[in-house]
Amino acid sequence: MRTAYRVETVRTAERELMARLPEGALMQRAAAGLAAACADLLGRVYGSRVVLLIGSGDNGGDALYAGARLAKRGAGVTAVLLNPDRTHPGGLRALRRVGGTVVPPHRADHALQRAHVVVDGIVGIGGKGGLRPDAAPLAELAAASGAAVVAVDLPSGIEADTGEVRGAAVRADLTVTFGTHKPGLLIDPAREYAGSVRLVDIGLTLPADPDVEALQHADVAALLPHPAAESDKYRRGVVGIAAGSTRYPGAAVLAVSGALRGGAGAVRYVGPAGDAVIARFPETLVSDRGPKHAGRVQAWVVGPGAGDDAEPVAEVLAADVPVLLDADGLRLADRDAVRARTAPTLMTPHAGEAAALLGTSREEVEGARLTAVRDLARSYDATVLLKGSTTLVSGPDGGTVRVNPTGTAWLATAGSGDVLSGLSGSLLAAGLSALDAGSVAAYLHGLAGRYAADGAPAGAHDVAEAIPAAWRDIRA
Ligand SMILES: NC(=O)C1=CN([C@@H]2O[C@H](COP(=O)(O)OP(=O)(O)OC[C@H]3O[C@@H](n4cnc5c(N)ncnc54)[C@H](O)[C@@H]3O)[C@@H](O)[C@H]2O)[C@@H](O)CC1
Ligand SMILES: [K+]
Repeated sequence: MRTAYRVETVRTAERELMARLPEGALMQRAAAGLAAACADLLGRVYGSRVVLLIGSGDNGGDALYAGARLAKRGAGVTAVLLNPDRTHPGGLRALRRVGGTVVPPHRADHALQRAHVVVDGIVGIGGKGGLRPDAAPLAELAAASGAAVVAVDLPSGIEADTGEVRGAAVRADLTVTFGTHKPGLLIDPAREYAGSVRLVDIGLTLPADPDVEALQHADVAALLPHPAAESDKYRRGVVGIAAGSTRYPGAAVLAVSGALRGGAGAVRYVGPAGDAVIARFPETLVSDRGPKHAGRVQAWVVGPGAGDDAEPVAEVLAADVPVLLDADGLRLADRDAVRARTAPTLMTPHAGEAAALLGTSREEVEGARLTAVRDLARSYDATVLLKGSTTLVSGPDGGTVRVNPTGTAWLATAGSGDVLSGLSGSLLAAGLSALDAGSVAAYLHGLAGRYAADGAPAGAHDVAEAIPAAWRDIRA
């Protein structure tokens, strides 16, 4: 599991640790890790040129001490001081002692153009809002320089706790972060500014529940349903799919295609697209009567391509089994009916659908994904999976939010969400909690999307067909 903690928690853990260590020890650990990462990037330190962008806090201190370590190994190191009077004094002394030079911001351009590596120590977890006007031009010069940009702790200008980017920010190729990931390093749009992320252990003791976590292969492997010897289809779970319409029969087919690969023992389809479903997947149990009249079902998926009929949505919400609401199902679901449910509800909107439910704009949701997913989960007292560049899954209780690490831009293709809804519903029927079902489905779906695309465009049905390969790889 990859975990991330918000700034307040990091600060508390740092204070506790600092009280037990000699002064400055923590910063030396950070600087040593940072210098090692820069050295790896440079390949050969001796004779290389490094430029440090230095703000007025400890983030700048880390960069200065790391710069001193590189200078000791023969790098030419130049520090650009944004605020010479408020620069970390110990760090500056250390750099000067080993021959590092210092320039003001208006003379940074020349040094930056010749740099191999630029180290962004403008601001770390002490920052708020985008870069200030004096710092923003340095970020632009760093980007234009062609040098590799290494961010200290996080790219300056991003919001560490939320992943929002509210103004100018540094774009890094590598971020060297200390003690723990910060939520912003895992969530778009900020994640894109971080480049690849290297975590340096500085010995922090952190609480058991992170703010954000990302499942890894081993976590998903442990959660995947596994049929026991005595399993029959009911024990493995029957998933009901109420989706598709005469206008959109394909949505039903795709939702069923996802459900068949999600571990449920059987897939029951109800709705007007039964012929299309049976033609493609003869193993489906099909009925054209409403969900109320369907046989035994352990979880329902309602909504993909379903049109304007609110009746199946209301029927499904009245059932005492887990329910997944997607697409039209989200629009047609009565919020009070969702809130009144005792069995789990999983909602799977994309940003546009989430915006409509929250009464805000798509841009606002995309810019503040963590806030949006938490708000929606709280408002519906349900688990919410917010699809998109970084898919997030939040329970209703404000606990740890899962971020999916396997997403790919190739998944932004018509019908891909229908496959995800069927897959998630199947995992719900197999007995996973809403949080696990959503995050395991997103993980498998993302991996399947990568396999299906393999560098070229792929359709949603290709993604569904690649799910078994993703499943096998995770299990391997
Ligand atoms: N506290 C600790 O024990 C450790 C802290 N470390 C480093 O210290 C950092 C935190 O240091 P600080 O608390 O001094 O804070 P920062 O260095 O992150 O930032 C504070 C300074 O940045 C300025 N600033 C704030 N917002 C800004 C903006 N939008 N644009 C430009 N400047 C802005 C402020 O005026 C302030 O002087 C961490 O990110 C990490 O790099 C590491 O050395 C590890 C140990
Ligand atoms: K930084």
